[in-house]
Amino acid sequence: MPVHEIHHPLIQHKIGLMREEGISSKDFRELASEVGNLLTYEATRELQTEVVETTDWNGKKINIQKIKGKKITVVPILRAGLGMLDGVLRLIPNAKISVVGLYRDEETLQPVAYFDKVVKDAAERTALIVDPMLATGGTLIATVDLLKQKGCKHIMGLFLVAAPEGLEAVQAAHPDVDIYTAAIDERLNEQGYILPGLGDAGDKIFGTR
Ligand SMILES: O=P(O)(O)OC[C@H]1O[C@H](OP(=O)(O)OP(=O)(O)O)[C@H](O)[C@@H]1O
Ligand SMILES: O=c1cc[nH]c(=O)[nH]1
Ligand SMILES: [Mg+2]
Repeated sequence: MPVHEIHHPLIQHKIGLMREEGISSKDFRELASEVGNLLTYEATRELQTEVVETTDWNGKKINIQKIKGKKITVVPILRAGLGMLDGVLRLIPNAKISVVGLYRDEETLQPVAYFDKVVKDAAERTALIVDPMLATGGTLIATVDLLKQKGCKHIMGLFLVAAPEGLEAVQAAHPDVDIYTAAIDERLNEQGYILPGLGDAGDKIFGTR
């Protein structure tokens, strides 16, 4: 599983702001979307293009590059993944969206699935999972299990912050998934929160703190 920690200065700056105490939901949401946008730029670097003939402004035949094949389904994980979604879609506006709902049980830290609506042709698309936090890795592993059951063969994930413990668990379960993250932090605390982390990303995005 290739893990890409993106060291771009804009990403580092914005993640730093997200860590500050007392950040408003408005600012947190805007930054989640902006970092989601920048991570999408990095994660789509390897997409293949093909030459397509078209007519230019002058009536001349020219060749241009277009993204090849069936393209992408973006997979936001409810709730917090919605906070990054518009930033992702600004770069790939034609992507189909496959929504998956899971929450982490506070006691057991196990993911509990409550919704999924995956596009019919998911097997022919690259799946781009979007979630701010990769903590124990349980939520991501359950999401990849589901997408593979639906036939997905190429799966990537975008995360604002990832914990080493979660990356290791995902590596063991799904070594073929590409992870893009703005930061690999130090560790999980006893409640399964990432340190230093961002706190509860869903609560900050939706104002339910
Ligand atoms: O790697 P894990 O240990 O599984 O934890 C990560 C998950 O926890 C958070 O969601 P949460 O369960 O808080 O749901 P929410 O988005 O509704 O707040 C986060 O957005 C991930 O989906
Ligand atoms: O640190 C964490 C871990 C899981 N979910 C969050 O929102 N934050
Ligand atoms: Mg939450």
